[in-house]
Amino acid sequence: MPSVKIYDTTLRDGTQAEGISLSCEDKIKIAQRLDKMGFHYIEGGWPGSNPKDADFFWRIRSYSFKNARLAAFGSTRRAKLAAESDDNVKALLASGVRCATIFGKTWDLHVTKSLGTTLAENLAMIRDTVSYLKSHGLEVFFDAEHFFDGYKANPAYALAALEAAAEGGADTLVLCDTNGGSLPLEIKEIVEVAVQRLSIPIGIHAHNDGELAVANTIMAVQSGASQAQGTVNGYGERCGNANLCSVIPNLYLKLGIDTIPRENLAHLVEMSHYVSEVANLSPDARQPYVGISAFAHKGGVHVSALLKEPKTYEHIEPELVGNHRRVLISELSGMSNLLYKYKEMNLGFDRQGPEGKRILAEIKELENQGFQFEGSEGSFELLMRKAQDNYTEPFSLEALRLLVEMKENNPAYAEAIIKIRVGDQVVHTAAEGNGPVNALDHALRKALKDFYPNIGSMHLNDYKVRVLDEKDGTGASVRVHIETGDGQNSWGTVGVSQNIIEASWQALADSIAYGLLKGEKTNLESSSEKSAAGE
Ligand SMILES: CC(=O)SCCNC(=O)CCNC(=O)[C@H](O)C(C)(C)COP(=O)(O)OP(=O)(O)OC[C@H]1O[C@@H](n2cnc3c(N)ncnc32)[C@H](O)[C@@H]1OP(=O)(O)O
Ligand SMILES: CC(=O)C(=O)O
Repeated sequence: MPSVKIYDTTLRDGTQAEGISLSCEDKIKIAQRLDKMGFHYIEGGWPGSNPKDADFFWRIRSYSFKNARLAAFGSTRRAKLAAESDDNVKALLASGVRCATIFGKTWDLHVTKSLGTTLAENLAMIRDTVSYLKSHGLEVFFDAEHFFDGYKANPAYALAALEAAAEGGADTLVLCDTNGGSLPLEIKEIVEVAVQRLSIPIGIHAHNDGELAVANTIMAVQSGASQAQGTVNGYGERCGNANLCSVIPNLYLKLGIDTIPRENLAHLVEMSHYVSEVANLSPDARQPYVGISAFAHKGGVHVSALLKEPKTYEHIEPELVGNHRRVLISELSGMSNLLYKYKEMNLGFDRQGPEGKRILAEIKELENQGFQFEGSEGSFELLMRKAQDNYTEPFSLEALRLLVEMKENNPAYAEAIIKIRVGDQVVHTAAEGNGPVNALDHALRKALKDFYPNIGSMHLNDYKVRVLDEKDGTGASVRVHIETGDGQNSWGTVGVSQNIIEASWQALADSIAYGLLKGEKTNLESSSEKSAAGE
């Protein structure tokens, strides 16, 4: 099987992304995770740039890596300065790594404008810096900055820059689409020229400004590149870098090209989410392969075919990359979406019977009123369960009254008084809160806590209100979405009304009812597991 080395630059180019700043501790955690994943190279940062990156290389010495080689990043020496006198080059050696990646100019425009030096001096800067680092026994990669733009402007000079790095002894020449604007066929043509011209390995480093970084990386590999640089989740300067969470499965699953150990492919989702968590960013739901929506099916036509043969609407089996199939419920659902959900919940369903048609019609009507069941799985499951003969409501509302008081220089105050029925008992209770929904939540929990002691483990994670028809001003219908959690799971519920309190009550009551139902299911499952184990 042909193979490609994966070179990760999340800790360097990834941190050049707007909104990302990793602490030294974060960088160490990510480096360990990437090593576990089997990446070949991890670029830890630019030690000549800042104390944090220098500290990272110092602290990482006490960790050992199973798979990856750590690389330090830097530039070629400054013009008219010997490599050994250049602070940035000295910092590369001081970092203690065995692999250095230096970037150098290959576009004549950059030499004259950015560096303000001569074309000949730039070639000497490249050659000297590589050979100096090689003389210290390092593996040296040359990142040929702006190589594709440079080649388009002045092919002879761009190739001369590669040759200077080769003469210095570079181990791999990495062609960079620094401005990220090249097209796949340009990449193919130019990589092929470099591969033919130079007898040392070629790599690719593509930016995503034309949204083609992954395509360009794959094209470069198909044209002879043997090292693919990129970042986890595509983080990087401006629009980002080639996303390794797409590059790796594309190489493996579409082209049969070996990268990380095959068995680690199934950890791709977990790794992607881990890195976004450490970077304090929400995972991108729509990210190919690893996003939660990557295998989420909504249209009834799709789900119908999928149930017959998953290949009809999935380009790969989701489990190959550690993802899973999801079916969404909405006004675009058909009977097949319901069938899938009933199976998922272990509920019986007669496709030909009247119940499915009635529920489907109800969902479509409720969505027309503004409900959204996608993301509100709690409300949807309750709707399905209520249609079953054996469903018993855990509680029902008999009446509720709210008082809100606002006085100058005092925080707003709210009190909820509710009458709740549980079986044949009626509980009448009151509670305060800092707002009406908070007071309602407290009153409901107070009323239910003696019947359902587990209610204390449920907490509100998020509460969102969306106005559905702005033109009606303060009289518009609103949709309330509540996200509730119990420390292990979280679930969404929804309510819609022209009255924000009523919409909030619907979402809140569903969130508690669904939490109680979930708790009941977990208890049932664990007692059946215990009895199966003979306990
Ligand atoms: C394509 C890439 O993504 S490369 C990586 C880019 N990443 C970063 O820039 C993040 C880290 N950078 C830094 O911390 C700082 O920019 C430093 C420490 C490297 C340099 O800081 P300063 O000395 O204050 O210079 P400043 O940032 O203003 O300008 C960059 C200098 O590097 C020079 N330079 C740029 N590329 C190269 C190169 N390949 N070889 C040598 N010098 C270079 C520029 O000509 C400029 O020099 P000048 O100050 O004489 O004009
Ligand atoms: C080296 C690098 O990050 C680039 O050229 O984009």
